[in-house]
Amino acid sequence: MKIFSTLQEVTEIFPTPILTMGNFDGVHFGHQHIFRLVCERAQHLQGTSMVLTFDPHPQKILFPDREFFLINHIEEKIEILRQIGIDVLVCMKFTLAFSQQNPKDFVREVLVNTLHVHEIYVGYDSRFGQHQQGDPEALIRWGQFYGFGVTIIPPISKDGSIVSSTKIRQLIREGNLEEASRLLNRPYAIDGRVISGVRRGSTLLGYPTANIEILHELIPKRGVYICRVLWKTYSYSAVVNIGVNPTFHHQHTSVEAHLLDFQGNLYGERLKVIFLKRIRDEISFPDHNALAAQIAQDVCTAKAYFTHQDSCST
Ligand SMILES: Cc1cc2nc3c(=O)[nH]c(=O)nc-3n(C[C@H](O)[C@H](O)[C@H](O)COP(=O)(O)O)c2cc1C
Ligand SMILES: Nc1ncnc2c1ncn2[C@@H]1O[C@H](COP(=O)(O)OP(=O)(O)O)[C@@H](O)[C@H]1O
Repeated sequence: MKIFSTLQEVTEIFPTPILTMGNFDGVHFGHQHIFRLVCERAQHLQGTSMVLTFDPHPQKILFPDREFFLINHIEEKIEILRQIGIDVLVCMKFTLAFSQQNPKDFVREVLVNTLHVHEIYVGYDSRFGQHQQGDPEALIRWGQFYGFGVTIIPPISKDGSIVSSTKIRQLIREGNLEEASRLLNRPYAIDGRVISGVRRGSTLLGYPTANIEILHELIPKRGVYICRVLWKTYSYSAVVNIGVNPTFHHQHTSVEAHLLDFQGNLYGERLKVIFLKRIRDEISFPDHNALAAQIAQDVCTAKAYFTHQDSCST
C-alpha cells in the first residue's frame, strides 16, 4: 500500500482510481464492506483502490472541548487498511480552514485535479465541506459534471442493527466487548509497552501483572476481562484488570495483564491485548488475601472459557 500523508505528495497519476473517503474510525464491519466493494471494482477495471481519510479526526478540530475517544489511532487504521488490500491511502490533514472549504472546490481540486478519480463510493450519510453542504446528492451532480461515477452505499446492518463507530465506542466504554467485536468484525485490542508497577503482583499476591502503558484513547470500562495477549510470535490466555486497584487505594487507571502459563521478564516489551469477555467489576477487597483468592477464581473462569472455545472449534 502506498501512503501519502499530505495531498501535495500525490504527484503521480494512478490508473483508474476507485476511491472511498471518510474517517473510518474503527474500520468496522460497515467500512470493511465499502472497502471490499472498492477493491473488487478496482480489480475488475484493473484500476487502483484508493482511500482518502482525514487526520486528526474532524471532531477533534471542530469540537475540541467535547469528550471524544478514537477507536483506532492512525497507525492501527493504516495497518488494517494494508491488510484489507487497499492500493493507495491518502491522509489529509484536517484543519479548520479545510472544514470551511467550499465543497465544490474540494471536489474540483482534490478529487478531480489531484486524485483524478474514476469512481467514488461513499456512505449514505457522508458529508464534507463548509456547512456540510457536500452530501451524496451533490456528489452525484458534481460527478455528472466532471465525469466520475458515484455509488452511494446504504447503511450496513449486522444482526438487525446499523453498524456505526459511535455505537462501537459506546459498547467498549460500557464493557460490552463481545457486541463491539461483532460490529467491528474483529475483537477490540490495545497495544503498548510493559511498564513498572509497584511490584505487588508477584510479591504480595502471587499474580504478577504486566502493566501496559496506556496510549489508546478508548479504554474499556473498569473491570476484569478474559483476553488473549500477543507477544512477539506467542499468544497467551490472560486475565486483565482495568482500574484503579481500589484495594490499595491507587489514583491512576492501569491496564494490567496476568498471562496464564507464563514466567519471565516482560518489562519494556510490546504487548497486544485482545479483549474477549468482561467477567466482573473491579472491587475493593478487605485485604490482599481476599483479592488473591478472587484472582484465582478469575483464572479458573478464563480457563473454562478457553476450554469451551476449544471444544466448540474442534
Ligand atoms: C485478574 C485480576 C483481577 C483484579 N481484580 C482487582 C480487584 O477487583 N480489585 C483491586 O483492587 N485490584 C484488582 N486487581 C489488581 C491488583 O490490585 C494489582 O494487580 C496488584 O495491586 C498488583 O499491582 P502491581 O502490578 O502494580 O504490582 C486485579 C488484577 C488481576 C490480574
Ligand atoms: N505470568 C505473568 N504475567 C505477567 N507478567 C509476568 C508474568 N510472569 C512474570 N511476569 C513479569 O513480572 C512483571 C510484573 O510483576 P509485578 O510484581 O506485578 O510488577 P509490577 O508491579 O512492576 O507490574 C511483568 O511486567 C513481567 O515482566
